[in-house]
Amino acid sequence: MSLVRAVGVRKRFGGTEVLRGVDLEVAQGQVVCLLGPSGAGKSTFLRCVNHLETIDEGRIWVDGQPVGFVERGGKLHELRERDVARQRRGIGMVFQRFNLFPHRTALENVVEGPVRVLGEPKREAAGRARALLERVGLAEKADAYPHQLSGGQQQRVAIARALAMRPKLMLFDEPTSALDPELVGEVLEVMVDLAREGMTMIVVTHEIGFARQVADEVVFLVDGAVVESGPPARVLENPREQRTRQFLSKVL
Ligand SMILES: Nc1ncnc2c1ncn2[C@@H]1O[C@H](COP(=O)(O)OP(=O)(O)OP(=O)(O)O)[C@@H](O)[C@H]1O
Repeated sequence: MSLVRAVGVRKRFGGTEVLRGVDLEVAQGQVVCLLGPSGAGKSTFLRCVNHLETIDEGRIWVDGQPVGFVERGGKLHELRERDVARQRRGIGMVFQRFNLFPHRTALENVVEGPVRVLGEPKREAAGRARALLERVGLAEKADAYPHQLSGGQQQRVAIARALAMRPKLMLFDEPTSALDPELVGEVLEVMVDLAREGMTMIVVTHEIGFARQVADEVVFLVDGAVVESGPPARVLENPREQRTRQFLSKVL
């Protein structure tokens, strides 16, 4: 079953159309890597899936629910803010810049969502948060503040924080682009583990090696449209489209 299905997604900013009819499908447990040149619309697409942008045309469903809408009596009604928050809860997002709360420790960053949003008892949430920090290799850093952590460690806290909300879908928007090269591997390792555990993921990345190793499908977005998609072994080794070949020749 598809966990994410996008059909004919169009998005304009002012007079410029940055998504021009994007179709995309992600099955439960699959990893899809979204590749393409700067300005292609990759972040915008992720933001549309996660309610951070509204789309002008087309539709996105996550877990059978139309994003931003509720189906009642065979008709779609726009969601109220409260219900948007509920729909978003099932989606974890990790950004290029880790976006941690600067005055809270790693543990407090991870505990915050489950306590405040999910209403979990503090003690239970703290126990789970410690386990999640351990899972991303940061058990020793629970009491450190973001400024005391490296970029790679901060990003791993951000991943733990997203996982604490028990998401059924994880969106990654260039999670390693802001990191020093020697810290990229430790974040990718956590993402590889997540993929192996069966997490459904859409990953915007320029890490072709990650896409080759982990993706079930690679989708190339150029100028707001999908130009080519398929299994990494085929698309990365033997691209059919000239625009895909051009892009790959620059990043490989
Ligand atoms: N809030 C906004 N207002 C106006 N234009 C925007 C906005 N957000 C994005 N854009 C424009 O939409 C286009 C697509 O941007 P987007 O960030 O989605 O591309 P991208 O493929 O993720 O690029 P990159 O790899 O550089 O992050 C760009 O031309 C960008 O300038």
